[in-house]
This record gives sequence, structure tokens and C-alpha cells, in this order.
Amino acid sequence: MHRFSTAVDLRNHLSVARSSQKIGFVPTMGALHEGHIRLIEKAKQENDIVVSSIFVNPIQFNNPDDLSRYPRTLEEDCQKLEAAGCDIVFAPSADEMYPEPPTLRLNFGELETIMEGAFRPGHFNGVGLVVGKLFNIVQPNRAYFGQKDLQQVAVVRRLIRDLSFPVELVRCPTIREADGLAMSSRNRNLTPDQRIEAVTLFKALTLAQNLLTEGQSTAQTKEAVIDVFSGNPNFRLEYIDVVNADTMQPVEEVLAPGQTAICLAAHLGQVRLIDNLVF
Ligand SMILES: Nc1ncnc2c1ncn2[C@@H]1O[C@H](COP(=O)(O)OP(=O)(O)OP(=O)(O)O)[C@@H](O)[C@H]1O
Ligand SMILES: CC(C)(CO)[C@@H](O)C(=O)[O-]
Ligand code: BAL
Repeated sequence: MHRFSTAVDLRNHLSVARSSQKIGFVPTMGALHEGHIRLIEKAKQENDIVVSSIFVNPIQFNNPDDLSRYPRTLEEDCQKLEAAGCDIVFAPSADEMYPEPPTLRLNFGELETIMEGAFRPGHFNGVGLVVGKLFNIVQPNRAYFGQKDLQQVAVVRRLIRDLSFPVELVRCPTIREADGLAMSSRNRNLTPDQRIEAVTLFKALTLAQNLLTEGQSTAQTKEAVIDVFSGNPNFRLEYIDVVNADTMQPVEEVLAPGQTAICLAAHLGQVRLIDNLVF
């Protein structure tokens, strides 16, 4: 596996391959788990060359404590990427990505006003800028993103459309632990007791999906989820929303199969977790 830390070296390396080979790209913030590895494996199946980036993007963190606590395990990550068949890892420094603080601001319209957009001000500006820069550096044919960050998928879809990136966006299923907890790098920050309790997010989503498919209203369903979390003082539910799985706009009733998403975010101690189900 090749490893690069500067954009110019990576670009030079890829410039020859690009003319005849398809490049699949998996952007990450490291602390890799099976969810990331499945993205690499899918990219490997569908492309000639797989590039993954590891960069904890400071400008997408709205909470400085969240940034300082974010797990960093670069050497272990590179071993996992190599074992999964990744061809190239790009692990730049913050200075490499941002020689100067960026002044460009991206606004994703209605996506900014709900869920992650509303509760993490500036987050999608930071995601959009770094994904745009990474697309320019790697120039992939396809880019792989996890459903776990469903609103991020909608943001990247807009970025691709609004800036005409010639990139195919591939949304990949959420990979879960045996008890149903969505794999996430931040799970590493849970205490053993919190880890056991964290499955409440998946249970609440499953309950919500059952209620909606039985014909309960979105309002009744959201109340039922709020009740689950208000019964447990260790959690602080941030939002529960029923939305269109592509546009992220709230819906009042269940849409065609695969079009409805239930999304939530909750704090468990100092750890903020998100999850969703699409059905
Ligand atoms: N459980 C998962 N299943 C599928 N894809 C995932 C999963 N977890 C993360 N991903 C995807 O991996 C890519 C990189 O995500 P990232 O490095 O932020 O990991 P993460 O586990 O989402 O970390 P965190 O949620 O703590 O930020 C994103 O496209 C993300 O959606
Ligand atoms: C897409 C991403 C790598 C941009 O920093 C990040 O938001 C993530 O890991 O999901
Ligand atoms: N996994 C999405 C990136 C973030 O939480 O900042």
C-alpha cells in the first residue's frame, strides 16, 4: 500500500493511472472499524484503485471537546486498510489541507436547518469544504459514504450537483454490532456501562419503524421515542425526525419503500451518537 501526506505527491502518483483505471475513494476520519472496512471492500469490488483518506477535519467540529477527544489511531488504521486491500492512503496534516484558514463558506440551504445541520452549526460547511478539496485532490470516479451519516450523504449529493464534480456517489448500508448498535469511531469513547446502554438508540429506532408501519402518526411515533429516552437519565435526546431519505425534509406519513428515514441523535454522557433507519 502506498502512503502519501502531500496532495502534490498523491496527484502525481494518480495522474498516470487515471487515464485507464477507475478510482474509488473512501474518505474517513480514521479510528477505523468494520463499517469503514466494508466501504473499502465495496470500493475494491467496483474500481481498479482504492484510495482512502484519513483526516480529522478540524473545521467540521462545532465542539472543541469533541475534536480533542476524537480517537486517533493512524498506524493501526493503515494496517487495517492494507489488510482490506486499499491501494493508497492519504493522511495529510492540517497544514497540508489548510495552509491558511479557508474563507469560502458553503451553505446547503434547507439541509442546514434540520437535524445535524441545526444542532451542529457550521458542521456541513466544514464537511463540504473538506470533501470538495479531497475530490479535487483524488479526482475519484466513485466515492463511498455510509448510510449511518445519512444527512451527510444528502450534503455530498448537493455538493456534487452544485459544483459539477464528475463523481458517482455510492451510499453503503450501516454496519452494526451484534446487539444492533451502529458502529462508530466515537463508540470507543463509551464506558463499558454506556456501551451496553448505547443499544437504546437502535431499539428506539426499531420501535419507531414498527409504530409507523402499523399506521401510527409521525407525531405519536416521535412521542414514543421521546418517552424511551426521558425514562433514562443517562441519555439526552437531541432530535428524532421522520424525513424523506433523499431530501431529509420532514414527512408526515410513510413514503414508498426505501424512501422514509427515521433519524435521531442522543448524548450518552459526553458522547454524542447518531443513527437512522431507512425503510
Ligand atoms: N457503521 C457504519 N456503517 C457504514 N458506514 C459507516 C459506519 N460508520 C461510519 N461509516 C462511514 O464511514 C465514513 C467515514 O466516517 P467516520 O470516519 O466519521 O467514522 P464514524 O464511525 O462515522 O465516526 P464518528 O461517527 O464517530 O464520526 C463515512 O462515510 C461514514 O458514514
Ligand atoms: C466525510 C468525512 C471524512 C469528511 O471529513 C467525515 O465527515 C466522515 O468521516 O464522515
Ligand atoms: N461521521 C461524521 C463526521 C462527524 O461526526 O464529524
